[in-house]
Amino acid sequence: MYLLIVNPHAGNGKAKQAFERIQKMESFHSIEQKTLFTDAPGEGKVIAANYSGDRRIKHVIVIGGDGTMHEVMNGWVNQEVPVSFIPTGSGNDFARGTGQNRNAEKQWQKIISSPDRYCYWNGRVQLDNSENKKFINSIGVGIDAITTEAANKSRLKGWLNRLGLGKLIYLIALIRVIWSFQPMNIRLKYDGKVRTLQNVWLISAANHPYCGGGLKVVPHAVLHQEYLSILIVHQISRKKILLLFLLIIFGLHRFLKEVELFRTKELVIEADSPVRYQADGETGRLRTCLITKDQRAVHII
Ligand SMILES: Nc1ncnc2c1ncn2[C@@H]1O[C@H](COP(=O)(O)OP(=O)(O)OP(=O)(O)O)[C@@H](O)[C@H]1O
Repeated sequence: MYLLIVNPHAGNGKAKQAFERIQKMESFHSIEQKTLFTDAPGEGKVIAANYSGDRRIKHVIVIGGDGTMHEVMNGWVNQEVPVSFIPTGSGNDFARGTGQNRNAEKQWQKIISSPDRYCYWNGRVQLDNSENKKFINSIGVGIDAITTEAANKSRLKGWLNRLGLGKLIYLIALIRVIWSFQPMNIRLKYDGKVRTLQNVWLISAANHPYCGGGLKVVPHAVLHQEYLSILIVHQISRKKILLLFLLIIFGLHRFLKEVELFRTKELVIEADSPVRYQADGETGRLRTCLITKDQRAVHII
């Protein structure tokens, strides 16, 4: 049996519309399925956790945005069962990063008819409160987390989403927070090295290059079982950070001397005081964390 988890709210209603179109397809009626709708933030994880032990389920299909996929990946524990995705959110970075079809009907058809399965290795972060989370796209510490938090709280977000200008909210939020952001002092441990960095604006660890709705923020990132791709921005002036975000649009930020790119199997971040992070857009605070790849692959189509 297929378990369909649909976030009707994702993509400002796009997910709901896509599900309604899929429901009208002949192939929808040819399979055994159970469809559940998330009715609040966090529900995707709860549903996935509740159904993980159900042996009748042979395949999970998520219809929603990256936030919904993030929640389901964090709730679903049965690694034998594929977790497929019909990207109908506003950003759809996971679909870009994994090369999935962004046409809902085509993606549906592929999922239910193709025998192919691909392995995907999520990232994993262990926080200082011993909470353990998976991330499908990336985790960021610093200015991107503060921007995400400000964008999520903004009342403008709903308005802009309704006008189809949802991505603008991140630019507006960035311009708002950039003047008050306090760069961080961070200790990094990786590959047997310990580095103390001052004036750090951003540390991002990614499974693939895309973030923020199609921007190649971590341009050197590759899908890999063991390696995370890391981007660090430090020792940069407040004015130049605006230039950096402009250059990200064209993929040219990698040439700034304040941008460091490397790959590693695990990264420890230690901050002097609690700092904000975002994992696939879900925000929180941490003082220390260990970031790795999840060694158990998830099968996707
Ligand atoms: N019924 C609901 N009402 C309101 N929010 C919901 C509901 N169901 C889930 N959510 C929340 O909606 C949020 C946004 O969903 P999601 O990230 O999937 O879509 P999106 O933001 O449009 O897409 P993307 O992340 O790709 O930009 C998630 O954080 C999820 O917790």
